[in-house]
Amino acid sequence: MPSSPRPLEVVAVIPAKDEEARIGITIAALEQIGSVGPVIVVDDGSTDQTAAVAEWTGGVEVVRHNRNRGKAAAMTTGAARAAELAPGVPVLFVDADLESSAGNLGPVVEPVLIGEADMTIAVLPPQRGPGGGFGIVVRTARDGIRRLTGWTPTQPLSGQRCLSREALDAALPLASGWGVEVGLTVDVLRAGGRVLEVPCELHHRVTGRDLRSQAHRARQLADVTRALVDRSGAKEKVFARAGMAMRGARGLAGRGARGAARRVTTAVSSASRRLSREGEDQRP
Ligand SMILES: O=c1ccn([C@@H]2O[C@H](COP(=O)(O)OP(=O)(O)O[C@H]3O[C@H](CO)[C@@H](O)[C@H](O)[C@H]3O)[C@@H](O)[C@H]2O)c(=O)[nH]1
Ligand SMILES: O=C(O)[C@H](O)COP(=O)(O)O
Repeated sequence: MPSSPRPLEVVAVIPAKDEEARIGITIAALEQIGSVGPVIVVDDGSTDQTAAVAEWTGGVEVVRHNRNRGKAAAMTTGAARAAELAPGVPVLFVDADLESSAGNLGPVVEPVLIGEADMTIAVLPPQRGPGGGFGIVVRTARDGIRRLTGWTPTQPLSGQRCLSREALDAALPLASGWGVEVGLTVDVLRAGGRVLEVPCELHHRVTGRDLRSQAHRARQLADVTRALVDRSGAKEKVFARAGMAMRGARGLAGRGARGAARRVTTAVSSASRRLSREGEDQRP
């Protein structure tokens, strides 16, 4: 992966949705890291005072989505603004809910600044509160990344990442929604980037056990699966099978089983259209 002259600092991008209670502390904590330059908060259609609190805290640029578009879209907006503000400079993605622990992100930045890694991923210690997951999303993401790249991440969903601009550009357009981390890892590795996991003393709001939390996990699982499928060539196989089935059905129609064949053809082509629409919807 080509690299430009060594930068001295990174741009921090904070995707934030309804984080009024945490965003101020997270921003203030980032000020403790000397190598963090501009800070961009992307308010992803919050319904609370996230943007106002960020502006009031000061020292940041706030970009707003007027409706909620998901974490990956907020990261994409932040990455685009970072490229305008500080071209060629690495980007540090920081979740808004890290609060004071965001001040510990220095070790995640360092390897990218000294050219030792193209992307670093923070590995978090056991969290203060108990999580309510079953490990399904994490296992799916970890196994999928290993299958596609041969590399096994410890915490495949960790969103605290620093990327050289070249590595970030290699992963654009980002995978959508909660598939963004899996997409970043696979795309950067496939582009020949060096990915490094860095233990880091970070704490965030853990996802609990209630219904809302499990619904969040279901969305994570769907997005992670989609990011993996998009990168595995499986979709192409589905299209190829749909095409084969259509040709088979046309053959049947030629041999007289017209009604049945027409129904099969219609079903297959509408499934194929739906798949292709889904593919287009993912492109930003
Ligand atoms: O529509 C949304 C939802 C969330 N966020 C922000 O994204 C970050 C992460 O969201 P969070 O609710 O904390 O998600 P978790 O499930 O707790 O996050 C874990 O899993 C995610 C991947 O599924 C990673 O992105 C996170 O880094 C990782 O901590 C936070 O800053 C949110 O404010 C948005 O910008 N837009
Ligand atoms: O709580 C978590 O760690 C994430 O939501 C992932 O859930 P999981 O434990 O089901 O993989």
